[in-house]
Amino acid sequence: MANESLENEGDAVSRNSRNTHFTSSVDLSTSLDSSVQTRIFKIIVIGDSNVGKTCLTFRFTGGSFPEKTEATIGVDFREKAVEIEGEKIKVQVWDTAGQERFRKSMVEHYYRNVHAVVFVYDVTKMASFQNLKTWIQECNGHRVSSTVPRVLVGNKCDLVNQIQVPSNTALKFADAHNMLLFETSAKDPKESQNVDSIFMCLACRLKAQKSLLYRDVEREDGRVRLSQETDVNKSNCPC
Ligand SMILES: Nc1nc2c(ncn2[C@@H]2O[C@H](COP(=O)(O)OP(=O)(O)OP(=O)(O)O)[C@@H](O)[C@H]2O)c(=O)[nH]1
Repeated sequence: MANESLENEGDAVSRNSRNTHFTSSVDLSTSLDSSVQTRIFKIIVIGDSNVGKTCLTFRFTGGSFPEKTEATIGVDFREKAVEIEGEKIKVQVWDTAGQERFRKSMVEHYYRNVHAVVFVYDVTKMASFQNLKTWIQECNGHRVSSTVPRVLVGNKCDLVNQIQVPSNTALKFADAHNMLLFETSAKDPKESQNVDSIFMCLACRLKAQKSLLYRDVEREDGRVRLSQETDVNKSNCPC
């Protein structure tokens, strides 16, 4: 895992998250091909334990809902190769632990050189929504620039009879924090495209930003070294 000091330039987000269409392909390989210049976007997923962070990242990277999950310890990485406007990009999703005891020593790593942040709450657990303030504080406390794109995800919408967090309450919160809101379900296969949209929307936004072209990938003493070149792309992303 390579972490280099790259700064993002983000801009304000707007609400237009649904009905977006992207082409993508699954690629779980984590190797880097030194002959190919590939941009890598690091996206972290944070929120209370049990809100469904692991399931959402599985749905996006593997296209399925895991039968059984266990509490994440530290961090899990998943990757998906996607194509946006003809450019191949690696979306690297960091699925972080929600339980304090499993995340303590890793927190610095989560936030280091992050390109975008996904905050998740469980629509059937008001406490997980109320705790978002704490997650945002933690994120801000780790010097994550306010220009780094952030989105809010209300998960478990399939549990329609148990919903505790009304959409308009979540929408107000998202607006107040300049985030897009996605309400979805990692479990419901019909929501699969909406889950993809969360990450693809961020990838589109990041593609439109500069300073993220990784090149000259070299392996030195078993470690991957990355350098950076400025690139300004215009994206047609509807977000
Ligand atoms: N009904 C329903 N259950 C879900 C959904 N997403 C996740 N779950 C369930 O919620 C539980 C927790 O899911 P995880 O993805 O492991 O939660 P997490 O946020 O990664 O938890 P930590 O690793 O402890 O931080 C599991 O039993 C999942 O099956 C969903 O969209 N709908």
